[in-house]
Amino acid sequence: MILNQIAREKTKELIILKAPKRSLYEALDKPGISIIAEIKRASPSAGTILEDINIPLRVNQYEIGGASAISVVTERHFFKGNIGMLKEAKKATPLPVLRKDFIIDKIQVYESLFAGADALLLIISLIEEEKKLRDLLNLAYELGMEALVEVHDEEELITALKCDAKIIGFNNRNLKTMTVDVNRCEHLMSFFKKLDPKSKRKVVAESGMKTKEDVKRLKELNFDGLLIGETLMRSSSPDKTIRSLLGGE
Ligand SMILES: O=P(O)(O)OC[C@@H](O)[C@@H](O)c1c[nH]c2ccccc12
Repeated sequence: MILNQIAREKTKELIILKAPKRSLYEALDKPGISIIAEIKRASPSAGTILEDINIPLRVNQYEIGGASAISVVTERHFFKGNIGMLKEAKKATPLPVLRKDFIIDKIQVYESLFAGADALLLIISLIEEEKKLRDLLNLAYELGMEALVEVHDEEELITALKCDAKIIGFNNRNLKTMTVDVNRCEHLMSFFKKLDPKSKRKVVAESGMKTKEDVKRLKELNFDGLLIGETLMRSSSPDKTIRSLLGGE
């Protein structure tokens, strides 16, 4: 009977929704550098990258290659994403799933939870007010999720530390100009080490990483994780690409 089938499907969805969250922090806590592999259809700087994606297959390839977590860009108008992509990714993997969008309101935090996100992105240059960042961060924690707090300059980094962000992303891309400066991460890391020398926080480098030399350099700077999108989306064998970025063949 169709109603029985519907009920079975619903039960599966609810199990995922109500299950304890998978920890991005823990995924970044293991020895060596962790890769957060991203699913991104398009971006304002790159245009369309890959429109037709088999999400379960790609997530699987990311996993086989050795990714520690999955990021899904769900923004609709500029990145051609949608929240359904996140649900699909979550069903296809045991890894933590990060929702990458432009979150400015509490309702989007609930929306992320309902889609199955384990963590969400909070961009300081977008949120601007410290109190608002705190509120969004606290709501995510209350609901059992984690947050990757994205900064791109010293001032934003200070705000992230004041709000006690546990996972901080240094974005090489300036979202106001869309330009990438791969030295930004390096620069912010040296500032961070002075501000918080015995840090338990996890630090992730974001954007513009292409080669294993890039990965090696960031590993030497003590980054816990790297968020890589375009390079993996343009690869027809992302599993091999991840493996080679991590230094294997
Ligand atoms: O595709 P790249 O250059 O590897 O970058 C990935 C990720 O850092 C980038 O997609 C990103 C960083 N911050 C964002 C905020 C919203 C959307 C996307 C992003």
